[in-house]
Amino acid sequence: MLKARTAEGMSGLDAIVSDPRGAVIGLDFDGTLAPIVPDPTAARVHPDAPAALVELGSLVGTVLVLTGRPAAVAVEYGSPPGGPGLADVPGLVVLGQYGVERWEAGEIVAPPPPPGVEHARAELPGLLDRLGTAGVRVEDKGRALAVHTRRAADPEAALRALREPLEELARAAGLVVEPGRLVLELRPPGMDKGRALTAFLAERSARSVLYAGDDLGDLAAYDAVRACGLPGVTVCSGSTEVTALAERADIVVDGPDGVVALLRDLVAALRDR
Ligand SMILES: O=P(O)(O)OC[C@H]1O[C@H](O[C@H]2O[C@H](CO)[C@@H](O)[C@H](O)[C@H]2O)[C@H](O)[C@@H](O)[C@@H]1O
Repeated sequence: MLKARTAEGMSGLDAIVSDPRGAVIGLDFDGTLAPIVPDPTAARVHPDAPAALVELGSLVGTVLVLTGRPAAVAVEYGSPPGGPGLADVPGLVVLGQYGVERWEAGEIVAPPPPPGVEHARAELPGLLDRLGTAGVRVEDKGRALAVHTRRAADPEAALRALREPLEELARAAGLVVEPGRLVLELRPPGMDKGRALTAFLAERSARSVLYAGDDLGDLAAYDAVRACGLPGVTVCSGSTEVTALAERADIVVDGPDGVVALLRDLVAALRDR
């Protein structure tokens, strides 16, 4: 059953259900649509998420995936063999790399990577060697570099040890550090999920919004939901790793399983109206 624990969340849900064509349903990928796994290249969409999103996409204004992943990677990891996959969701838009890249109808629009990424890419292996960070892995995303500690012997300690040196490297390269679930990403400044969502809501002349996320980078999107002046619902895909979202969200569900259940409840409510 569709229910929020706040009055703002309830009025957001009411607005979505009474006028679904005006709604933007925004979802983060890792930790929200895809369960967290130790190897970032092994992440795949929850097996039941695409089918729920295909249905939802035919009922609401737009389904939006807003992710730190490159947009093409989110579509690939969201498309299991035999389908359906994210690419089958009617009207889907994927904003990747925190909103810098856009995938729509199979086409990608993306500016060239900023020059600082090349500098950081060259410096990073030496820096990690000097710090002796066994088990730390770098994910090269083209326009950003994600330094993952999940597979280190002590992931939290590795994250703490890396923070300052990576901040220094980011400063020297004209980049910023984006912290996340056992990851520190060196990425270009000037864009975040809040700015991306705000611009997208304006572009679509949205009349309501729901945004679901699990990680620190999603807090900016929560801010955007509240600042946009539309009826809006924030959903936390809950985990023990990050608690900051659960403290603020209108709805807290249990990880990607809970997100899929919520999407199904939303589809059912829209079909019943
Ligand atoms: O905005 P998102 O879709 O949530 O992407 C954020 C980052 O997620 C990925 O890392 C996280 O998921 C991995 C796979 O489950 C996990 O191993 C890692 O510990 C998590 O931090 C991804 O690898 C990054 O590129 C994304 O920016």
